[in-house]
Amino acid sequence: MMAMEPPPRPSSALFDVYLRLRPSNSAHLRFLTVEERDDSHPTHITVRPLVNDNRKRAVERFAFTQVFEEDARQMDIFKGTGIVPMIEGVLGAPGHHGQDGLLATLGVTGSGKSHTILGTKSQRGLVQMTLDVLFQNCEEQLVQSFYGAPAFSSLAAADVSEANMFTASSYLDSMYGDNQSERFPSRANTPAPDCSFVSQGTSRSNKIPRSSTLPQAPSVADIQIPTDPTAEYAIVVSMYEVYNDRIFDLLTGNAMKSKHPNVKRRALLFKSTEQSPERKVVAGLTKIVCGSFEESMMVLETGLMERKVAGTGSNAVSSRSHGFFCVEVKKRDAQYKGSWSSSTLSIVDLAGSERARNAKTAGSTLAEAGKINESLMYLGQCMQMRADHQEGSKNVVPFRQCKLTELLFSNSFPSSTRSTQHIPPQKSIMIVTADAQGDYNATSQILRYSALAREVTVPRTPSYTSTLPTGPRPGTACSGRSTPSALLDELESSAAEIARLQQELSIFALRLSEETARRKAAEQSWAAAEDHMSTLEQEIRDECYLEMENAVDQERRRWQATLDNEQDNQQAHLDSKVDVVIKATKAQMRLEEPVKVYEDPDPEVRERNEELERENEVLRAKIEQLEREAMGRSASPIKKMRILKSKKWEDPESRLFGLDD
Ligand SMILES: Nc1ncnc2c1ncn2[C@@H]1O[C@H](COP(=O)(O)OP(=O)(O)OP(=O)(O)O)[C@@H](O)[C@H]1O
Repeated sequence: MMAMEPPPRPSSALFDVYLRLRPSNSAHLRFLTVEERDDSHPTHITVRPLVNDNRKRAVERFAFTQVFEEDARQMDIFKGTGIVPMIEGVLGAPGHHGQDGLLATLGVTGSGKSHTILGTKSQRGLVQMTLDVLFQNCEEQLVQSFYGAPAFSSLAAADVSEANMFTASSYLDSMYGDNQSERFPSRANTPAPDCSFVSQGTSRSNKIPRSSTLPQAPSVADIQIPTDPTAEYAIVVSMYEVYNDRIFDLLTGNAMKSKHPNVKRRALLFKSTEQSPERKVVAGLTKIVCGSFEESMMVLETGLMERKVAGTGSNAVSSRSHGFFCVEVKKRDAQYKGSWSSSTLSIVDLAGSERARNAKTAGSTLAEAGKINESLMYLGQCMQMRADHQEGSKNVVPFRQCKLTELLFSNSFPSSTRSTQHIPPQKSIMIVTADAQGDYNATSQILRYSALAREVTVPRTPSYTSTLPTGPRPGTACSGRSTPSALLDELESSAAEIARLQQELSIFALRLSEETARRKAAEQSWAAAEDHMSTLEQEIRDECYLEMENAVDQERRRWQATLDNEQDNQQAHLDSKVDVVIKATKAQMRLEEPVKVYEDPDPEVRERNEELERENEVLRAKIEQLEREAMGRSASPIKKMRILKSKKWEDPESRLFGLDD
């Protein structure tokens, strides 16, 4: 095996890559060994396929900037991975802009990414230590910012990302009320009991925790970094997550304020803004200006509450999203004030890659896993290209394939535009976490694309020559076709050829397994896309159905209204006709009265007439009474007619009234 020196990090390389091994609680055999070096820290590891692996895979050797063994503590990682110089870069040299920094953790689910970044109940993570170092060193030079202060207004006005900016005290008061922020006005020195706001699984109704309950170890009091003595600073914290390839603000407080934990969240865009036409930014984020380390801790804890975590078979509390914790350091001349320059340190807790089979995921969680694996596959491609880039190829890093890589890599390259030329490209550190006794396939796949260099060898095959008998074999010499030494030579060259072919074969087998893994990831994302499409189709169908139903309902109501109108018109028409008939009948009856006087002088007839007239009088009185009754019930003329008719049948006398059909 050839010696492989750790590659010096060329200026074109995107990351320094560190490997952190976690103490394993698995009973499996270790498949990874760290190569010890006498002179300095270990930089190489060897990954051997498991003994019971029947696929005869090659042994792989990987190089990293540095390898941290299982006993490495949080402080070893903080001091050993170049985070401190990165913070120094973000603060900027006197009179110069700061340099953006990116620190990300990558690894299989459960390998210790969140442990490294966010710590535990008793140990701080890299985020907390970074914030502590920043505040500890800049506290004297922090600008006073409260609502109405000119500094706060100028900070808000200088922000190029259309952010909603708050001071920490007003933000925390709006989240927890009762001037809770006054509970942490200064740096706390109280030793911490073993609990954390986040890890306690605090319910949404909980009050803000005391800062003394958060872990205080390891202390960073001994870490001194130089600041620009001519500058004043402001430290602005924001947090977001990339979930299913969409960006969500983690400081909106929706999860804290809403009674419904599944409240619908609005995705943010990564775009150019009016004030930042050349550099894309996450637009519309909530940004909090923090005046002390304790305030920044409370903001961090508030954001972590909102981060989506879902239990899977692989890890009880697994990060199902890529979490971004951003600390912006704003800087301006302390004497002449002037404009604020800004540089950002982003600390990223990437979601873990996992195999659906291992994680026992299903339904939406499987779709999440598909999205996570897809984004990590694109990240792998970018890192692979980076490695090729290093080797002199002109490959362009394809970082625009998904939100995650766009957010990670957009600021990694020197800008070509004049206005942003003075901004140096970001410095990036990747910490790969691994369990040497965990999932061999998933871990070796991540190591393959994240390592700075890789070398493939096959286990040494036993030499055929060493097992060959030295004397002539019976029958061989007598064959006359070949001498024993010629046969030996032939055998040796065949053995060498076999060894070469075996080596090639295992390299091909390795490539095949890589391709198979890629194909599986692609298939998974394809399946997730199909799932998404069928959900979309169902949603569209439901929408169309609802729209159609509404349209039909509207049409039915319109038609009913027309019909009612028509019936009313007909009724009115009939009513008016009946009125005319009644009036005509009454007039007729009134006309008939005088005729009776002169009609028949015959006494018998006269008597009869008089009798009839009396009867008529009685009937008219009855009719009038009935009409009054009918009017009293406000009946329509048609109803009046019906009443009259029914009266007629009840009272035989009414038959004399001339309204028979
Ligand atoms: N270096 C370590 N020392 C001690 N415990 C560790 C270490 N790394 C991880 N662990 C423990 O292993 C468990 C899983 O770790 P962690 O949650 O950090 O994994 P992860 O990679 O972030 O997983 P996921 O991607 O699913 O979120 C936790 O209980 C954590 O405390």
